[in-house]
Amino acid sequence: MNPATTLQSAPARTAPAATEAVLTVAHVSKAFGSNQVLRDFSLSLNQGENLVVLGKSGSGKSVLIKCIIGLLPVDAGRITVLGQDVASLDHAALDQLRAKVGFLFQSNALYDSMTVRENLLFPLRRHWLTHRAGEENELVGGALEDVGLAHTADMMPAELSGGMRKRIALARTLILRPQIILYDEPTTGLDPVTAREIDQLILQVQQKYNTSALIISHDMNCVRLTANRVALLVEGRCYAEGSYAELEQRDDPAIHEFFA
Ligand SMILES: Nc1ncnc2c1ncn2[C@@H]1O[C@H](COP(=O)(O)OP(=O)(O)OP(=O)(O)O)[C@@H](O)[C@H]1O
Repeated sequence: MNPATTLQSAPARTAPAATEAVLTVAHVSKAFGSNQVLRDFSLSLNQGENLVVLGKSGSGKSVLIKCIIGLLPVDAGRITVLGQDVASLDHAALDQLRAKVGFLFQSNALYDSMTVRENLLFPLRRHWLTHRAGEENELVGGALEDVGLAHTADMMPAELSGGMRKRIALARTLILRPQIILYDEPTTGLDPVTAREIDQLILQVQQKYNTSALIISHDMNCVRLTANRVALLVEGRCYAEGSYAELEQRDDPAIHEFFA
């Protein structure tokens, strides 16, 4: 089933009007021993926008995401998510913040021994968001409808294709109604047709829920189709930022090689 048939009208690629930052990374540095991965890296994600961070393999994109969600401490600089300084949060506060920030893992991280329904209920229970059975069914049904897979609630992950697993993982993120979604290489490992369906879904989620998204990708079709803005991570720094079209036209060879 094509998700484009379930949520009507694919959104236009126009940048949202609001410019309030929901996430800021200010002058962040992070090293592992002598491997300086992030160097004075700065970036901000605005309300309602899809911002893609583009970087070569090993450039530090995953490290950046881990710093944002507080899984890795930064050496210097400051990360603020929804107005909260991540480094200052204790375990409980970080957990509460993570309920507002959806994270779509590259691996999808579904529990293979649980049905789709149980996978979707897991984050609600994990964050102590208890509901009556009827409400739970409604939430699961709604999240599955959002991703075009309403019929899969009783299926096991092993029965699903790679694209379907990705969409179920997104539904599990959506069930908490996150204000920000972090997508880690959402189209990696998918065939081109399925990858474009996931791109459409990312756009549809942005339009329907007005979520802000930080998307890590090196799939240039995904970047072109989903990004309102693109930031290039080169040698640990935010080397350049702009729309896909703006960056594509730059003469700078360090930028051009991404678009070649
Ligand atoms: N926990 C860690 N301990 C030591 N080094 C690490 C750790 N995590 C990441 N690194 C190093 O940080 C650098 C950046 O890794 P990262 O996984 O962020 O790259 P990436 O841009 O996400 O790459 P890819 O696109 O291939 O996934 C690499 O040199 C990696 O070896």
